[in-house]
Amino acid sequence: MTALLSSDRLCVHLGGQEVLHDITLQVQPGEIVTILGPNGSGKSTLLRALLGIVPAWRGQIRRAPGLKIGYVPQKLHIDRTMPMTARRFLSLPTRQSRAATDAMLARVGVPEVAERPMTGLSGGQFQRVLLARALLTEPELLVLDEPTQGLDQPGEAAFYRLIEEVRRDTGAAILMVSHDLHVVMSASDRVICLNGHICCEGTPRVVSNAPEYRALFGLGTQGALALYQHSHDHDHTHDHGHDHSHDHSHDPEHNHEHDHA
Ligand SMILES: Nc1ncnc2c1ncn2[C@@H]1O[C@H](COP(=O)(O)OP(=O)(O)OP(=O)(O)O)[C@@H](O)[C@H]1O
Repeated sequence: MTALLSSDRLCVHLGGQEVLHDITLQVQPGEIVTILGPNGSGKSTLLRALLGIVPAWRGQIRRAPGLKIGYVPQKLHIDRTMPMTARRFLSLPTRQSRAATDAMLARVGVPEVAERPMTGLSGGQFQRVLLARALLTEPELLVLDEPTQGLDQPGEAAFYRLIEEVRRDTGAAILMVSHDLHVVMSASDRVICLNGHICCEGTPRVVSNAPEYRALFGLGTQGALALYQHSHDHDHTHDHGHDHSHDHSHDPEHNHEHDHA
């Protein structure tokens, strides 16, 4: 399978420091990949480098030709002096029809906010509107930087369920960043544990048992992870069709163990 997005030995320097070292990864069509790591481990920088916002110091990044990416950044500043409704926000920068914005707000579960000012939305509503805006571009790859920031745990769980629905309905791959250890595991096919370099990667089960991961996050997380661990005894649809066969050619459980923690 051809990767939508990949990096090969990517290094990034910021402010004279090496922030990312030798990052080699791939995102395959229809995959949900989560980058997990402590504060300052380079998660946002990695997304920004993969998107071409931050330059690579060394190494290569490849995107599939014509790849459509929907990006939800970690922070989005809304000018409080310029009230803007959710509908208007969804029409920036590309104008959208009323029908399209209504349908998308309903799709992400907040049909009631169309005429409300963005500055008056709750954290969960705001995140869903950001997701709606990214989805309006019909991305093949959705890139989310800490999409559940500020949400309570039920809100987080609901958001990740929505992400799984988006993948199921559109076939989009999802690359997201989190420093949460809990709910995010349940929604991911693959987790990449980052601390300036890739410490370990694999299915949530593999990563949560990896010594590199445990060294970063401590042993006490295991109970919480077990609670939320996603059952992978079923198949996901990884393409736009309805064939539920799961291509495990990229399954890191079989071929992606890293040993340079
Ligand atoms: N523009 C910049 N100039 C210099 N250093 C930077 C710049 N942006 C980020 N850094 C540094 O790069 C490192 C990684 O930052 P990054 O924001 O990617 O981490 P993160 O894992 O996303 O953190 P968090 O979980 O806190 O959001 C940090 O040490 C940060 O201080």
